[in-house]
Amino acid sequence: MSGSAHPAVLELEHVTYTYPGASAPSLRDLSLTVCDGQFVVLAGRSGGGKSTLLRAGSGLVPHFHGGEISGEVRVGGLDVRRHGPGDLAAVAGSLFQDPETQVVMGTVRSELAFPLENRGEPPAAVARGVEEAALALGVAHLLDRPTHELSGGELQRVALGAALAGRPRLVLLDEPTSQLDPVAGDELIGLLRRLNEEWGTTIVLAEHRLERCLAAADRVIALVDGRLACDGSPRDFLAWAAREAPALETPGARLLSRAGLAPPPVGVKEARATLRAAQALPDPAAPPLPIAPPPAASASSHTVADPAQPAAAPPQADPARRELFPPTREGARAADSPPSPPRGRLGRLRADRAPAALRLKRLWCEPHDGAAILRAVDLRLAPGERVALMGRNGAGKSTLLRHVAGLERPTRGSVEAAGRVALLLQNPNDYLVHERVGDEASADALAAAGLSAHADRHPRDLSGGERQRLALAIVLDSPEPPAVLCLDEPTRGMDRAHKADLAVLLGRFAATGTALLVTTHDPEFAAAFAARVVLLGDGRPIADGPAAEALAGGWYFATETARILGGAGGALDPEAGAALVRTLLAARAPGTAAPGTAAPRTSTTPTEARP
Ligand SMILES: Nc1ncnc2c1ncn2[C@@H]1O[C@H](COP(=O)(O)OP(=O)(O)OP(=O)(O)O)[C@@H](O)[C@H]1O
Ligand SMILES: Nc1ncnc2c1ncn2[C@@H]1O[C@H](COP(=O)(O)OP(=O)(O)OP(=O)(O)O)[C@@H](O)[C@H]1O
Repeated sequence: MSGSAHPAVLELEHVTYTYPGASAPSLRDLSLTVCDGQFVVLAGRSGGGKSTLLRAGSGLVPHFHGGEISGEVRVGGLDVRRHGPGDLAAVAGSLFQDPETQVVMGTVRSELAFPLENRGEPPAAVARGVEEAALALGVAHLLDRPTHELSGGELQRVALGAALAGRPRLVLLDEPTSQLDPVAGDELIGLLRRLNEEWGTTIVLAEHRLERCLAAADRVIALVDGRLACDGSPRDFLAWAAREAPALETPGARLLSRAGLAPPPVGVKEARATLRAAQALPDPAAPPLPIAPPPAASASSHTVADPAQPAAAPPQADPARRELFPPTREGARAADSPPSPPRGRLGRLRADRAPAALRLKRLWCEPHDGAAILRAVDLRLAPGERVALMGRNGAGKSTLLRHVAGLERPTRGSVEAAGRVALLLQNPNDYLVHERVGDEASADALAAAGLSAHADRHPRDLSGGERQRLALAIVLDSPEPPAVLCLDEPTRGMDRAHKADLAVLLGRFAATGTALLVTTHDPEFAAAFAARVVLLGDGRPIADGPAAEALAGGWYFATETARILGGAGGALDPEAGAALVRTLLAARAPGTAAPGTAAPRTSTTPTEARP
C-alpha cells in the first residue's frame, strides 16, 4: 500500500524497538510507509504495538520512553533519532490514550492556544486557531472552563482540539473515541474524514471499535505481537481477517477477537437492513425469560465505604472468591451464566419490594460557581441488578458514581447503600501504587483480568488496555463482593475479547448479589452485561428501562446498534453478539414497540424546582 504518488509523511524501515527492561520487543522488524493524504486505521488486539507505533511517530519513542531502537523512523523526512517530540510536533499532532496526562494547561482556551503560541504564531492567528479548533470539536462553550473540571469525554475532545489547532500535516490518534458518546464519536470520525478530504491531512488512528471508523479508512494496518500482520484496503483487511483470524484462535473460537478484529464495515443503510432482517427472524436459541426473585440483600447497614481506601491485603482464597475468580479464563467461560433478573411487570414488582442495594433520593450536586450537575436524581438498584448508566458526554455520569461511592457529598438529597461500595474511576492510573503488577492485586484477580503473565512488570509499563484491566483487578479484589460495584467506563482501551470476559465476570458478581452500576458509551458492551439501562441527560435520568428497549429503540442508540449488528455475520464476539441479538429480539416482545421507533420509557423522576 505504499506505492502512492504522494510524498511519504511517516516511514519506518526495519524498526525493532524494546522498552527499557522489557524482555521482548514491542515492534519487530516493522517497515511501512504512510503517504500524505492517507486515512490509516491501526488494528490489532490489546498489547499488539499500536500505541508504540504512534509513540514512535511522535518521537516519544525513543526520546521519552528510552529503550533500544534499531532501523529508521522518519516523520516528514525528519529522522526521529535526531529530532525529538518538539521538532516533530511541527509535522505531527498527537492524541494519546490518557488525555488526563496530555492536557497540561489550566483552562481550555490556554490548552488550545498552547501549540500555536509554542510555534510563535502572532496573537491574532492564535485567537483564530483557538476559535476554529473549539468550533470543530464542539468545545466552544467550554473555552473558559478549568480543565480539571472537565468530564472524560470533554477532556478527550479538548486534547484532540489542541492536537489539531496547529493544522499538522499528520495526525496520530490513539483511540480518540474511547470516551465519547455515540453521537460525539460519529462526529469526530466525520471531522477527521473532512480534514483528510478537504485539507489532505494524513490520519493514523488506532482503534478497537472498528465498526465506527473502518468505513472512513482507505488503509488498515494490523499489528500482531509487534509485527505487521496485514496492510491493505479495508476490504483486503477483512478478507485477511476472515482467513487468518480463525487460525489464530484456540478451539471454541472467539473468531476474530483474538486479533482484535471487528465485523465488516458496512454503511448504516446496509446495517439497518441487517438489523431488520435479524428482527424478522424468530430466535430459536433465545432462552425463555425466567421470572425469579432477586437474591436477598446481604447487609443492611446504611454506609458508604470510602473507595479511596486501598484494598486490604491480598485475600485468601475462599469459596465466594473462587466463585468470582475461577482458576482459569477457560474455567471462567465454562461457569454457569448468571441467573437472569426478573423480567416484565411481575419481575419489577418483586424487585421493588425487595430491599434495595442502593437508593438515591432526590440527589442534587450543585457546584458553587456553575449550573447543577445532578438534579433531584431518584434511583433504586436491587441486589444483583445489572445497570448500564449511559448518556452524552458531560451528562453527569461520573459525578453520580462519585456520589454513590461517597467521594462527593450531595448538596441535597441522600445516598443509601446496603453495604460496601466499590468504585473504579475513569483513570486507571489513579489505582497504581506499587512497583510491580503482582503487588497490586491477588493472583486470582490478576488471572481473572488476564494479567498473570505480566506479574513482574511495572504497572506504568503496561499498554492502555492492560492498565485498565489491572485497575479493574485491583477494584474487584477483596475478600467479600461489594454490595454495589460502580465502574466508570471500564472497557476503555479494551479489545473485544477482554470486553466479553469482563461481561462474564460482572455477571458472576451480580449472581452473588452485587448491584452493578456501570457507565459506558459502548452499546455492545451494555447489551452484553446489562439488564437495565438508565439514560442520564442534563443531570437526571431521562429514560430508565430494560436494556432491550433502550438499546434497540430511540435515536440515541439505533444507528450505533444497527452498525454493530450489521457486521454480525459471524464476526462479532459470539457471546456479545448473542446477547445483542437476544436483546434486540426481546425488544419485540408483545407490549413493546418495534426497535427504531420505541420511545425509551421515561423514568418517574420529575425536575425539582430550583430555589
Ligand atoms: N512504557 C512501556 N514500558 C514497557 N513495555 C511497554 C510500555 N508500553 C507498552 N509496553 C508493552 O509493549 C507492548 C505493546 O504495547 P502497546 O501499548 O503498543 O499496545 P497496543 O496495541 O496499543 O495496546 P492497547 O490496545 O492495549 O493500547 C505490550 O506488551 C505492552 O505491555
Ligand atoms: N467542579 C465543577 N464545576 C462545574 N462543572 C463541573 C465541575 N465538575 C464537573 N463539572 C461538569 O459537570 C458535567 C458532568 O461531568 P461528568 O464527569 O459527571 O460527566 P459524564 O457524564 O461522566 O461525562 P463523560 O461521558 O464525558 O465522562 C460536565 O459538563 C463537567 O464539565
